[in-house]
Amino acid sequence: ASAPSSSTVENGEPSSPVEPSDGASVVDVNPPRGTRDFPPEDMRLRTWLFDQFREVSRVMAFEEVDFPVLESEALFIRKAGEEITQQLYNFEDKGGRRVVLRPEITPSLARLVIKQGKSVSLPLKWFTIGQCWRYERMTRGRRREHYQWNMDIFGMPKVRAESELLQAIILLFERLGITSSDVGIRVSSRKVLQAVLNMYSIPEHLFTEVCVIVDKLGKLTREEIEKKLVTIGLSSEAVLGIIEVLSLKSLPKLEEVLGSDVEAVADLKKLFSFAEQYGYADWICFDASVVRGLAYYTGIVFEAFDRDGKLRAICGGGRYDRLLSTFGSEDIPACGFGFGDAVIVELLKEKGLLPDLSRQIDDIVFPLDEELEGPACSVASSLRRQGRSVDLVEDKRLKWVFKHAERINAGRLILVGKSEWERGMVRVKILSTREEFEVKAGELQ
Ligand SMILES: OCc1cccc(Br)n1
Repeated sequence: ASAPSSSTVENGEPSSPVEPSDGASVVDVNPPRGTRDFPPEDMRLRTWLFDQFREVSRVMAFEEVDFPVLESEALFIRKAGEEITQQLYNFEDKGGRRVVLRPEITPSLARLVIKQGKSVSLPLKWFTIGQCWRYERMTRGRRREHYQWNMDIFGMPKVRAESELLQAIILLFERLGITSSDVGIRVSSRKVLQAVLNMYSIPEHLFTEVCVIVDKLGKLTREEIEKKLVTIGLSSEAVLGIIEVLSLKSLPKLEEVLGSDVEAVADLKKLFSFAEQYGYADWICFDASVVRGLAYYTGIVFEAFDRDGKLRAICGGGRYDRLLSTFGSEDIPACGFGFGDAVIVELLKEKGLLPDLSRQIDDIVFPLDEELEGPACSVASSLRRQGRSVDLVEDKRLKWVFKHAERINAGRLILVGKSEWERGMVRVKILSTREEFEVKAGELQ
């Protein structure tokens, strides 16, 4: 049975196995629920997108790193009630080890930085593109895997790393033809929330939980958020104070409420002044409601959004200065973002910015009859060794070959015929101009 391209049928109901006449059963041809195949056309788009990620990483002078998709579960056990840790794709392997398909990449980056120890010189600028997993109850019919481009900087003080990472995100959008009229980046700092909690003398140990709850603003109703905050012990006065400050979208207003000597205000003012120098100020805006949902962020946080408000966050990240000590190591200040492969493609479709990525082949080599298959192989081999992409076609009618050439956008058709070959020649047809001529087989380029 030929399955539809499952990357478009994202969560198709797995078809029941077909029962052929001889009684053997055919496997379900769909990939596991919540996962995607990448047939050639989808793979060309993914490769193109990842090439843009890599090109931005190159101009930002980042080094590529990679990790196993399989990680120890211990790396992701956090008590803050984050969605990402409640949906771990976790299991016990045959050695009785508790492992996961990683839900994010930052903890692996931190693990490698710790493992490399003193052998790495700071600052470190690392990037990777990797698949991440979550075990989502399929009731919501969402994907269980996606690919994420991660850019992280270790050992660079605030807000320099943040402003570098924002430039990377904006360079990526510009490469894709997306403008600051299409997309904005909301920027805030968790230190805003910390200052508010201090104003209400809320104990430090509640900070992370409050962040995870408040990150659900927009997904849960205001009442649900307030109820959750009261449940963990905040007074209704504190809850109102938090909601009020988090609705601020003006830095001067924030300064009025928190005062100028608060670290959050100083950090944000510095970041916005750097943004002017980088030339991307029109892309970013202060929005105190941005807290992001990961427990380990400690400072500036940011997320890119489509200004039409139709899509989920395109990417997001922030500063995490105390992640390494949660793994028992000395802390190194760090900052990073994750950029998924799904929402950005939805945005490109919305904006009519999907590139034309049809297949491109340089040459088709075709023997005009069976006894010339050998010479056709040598012609194809010589062209391939010169770096040309060659589709060696045999056992087809010429009419099919011309149709095939059109389908794969071949540049030339090289016909190996008996009479020409006896004179050491082959016939070349330029498919765009229909021009046709003979060339010495040994001089074909
Ligand atoms: O960003 C949340 C997330 C993590 C793993 C897999 C998928 Br799909 N989504």
